Amino acid sequence: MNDAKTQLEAIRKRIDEIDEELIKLMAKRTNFARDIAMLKKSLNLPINDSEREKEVYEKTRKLCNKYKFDEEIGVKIIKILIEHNKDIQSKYLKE
Ligand SMILES: O=C(O)C(=O)C[C@]1(C(=O)O)C=C[C@@H](O)C=C1
Repeated sequence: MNDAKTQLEAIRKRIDEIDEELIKLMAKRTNFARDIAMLKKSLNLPINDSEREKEVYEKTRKLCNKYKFDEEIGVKIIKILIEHNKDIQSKYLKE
């Protein structure tokens, strides 16, 4: 019993470490939003770039297959990050 408990605790510790890496990477990805907003403004480009989003989703699906991760879940997560990125960009440009 104690061995199973020890193993569960070890897995949870590893999950905690991975969750921290995930948050760190999502923050890194999101931190580009303001720079992108400024560059798009100087290039007179709209915040929304559907062609680029299509590329991102296609790349996401390929990576999900490569790493045997549920494609639909992967796309949902990336969609949240993209929408968040656009929110930050539009709020920044309104400042
Ligand atoms: O690459 C861009 O143009 C971005 O603004 C980044 C990003 C993304 O989060 O991947 C967000 C919004 C765009 O519609 C396309 C992609």
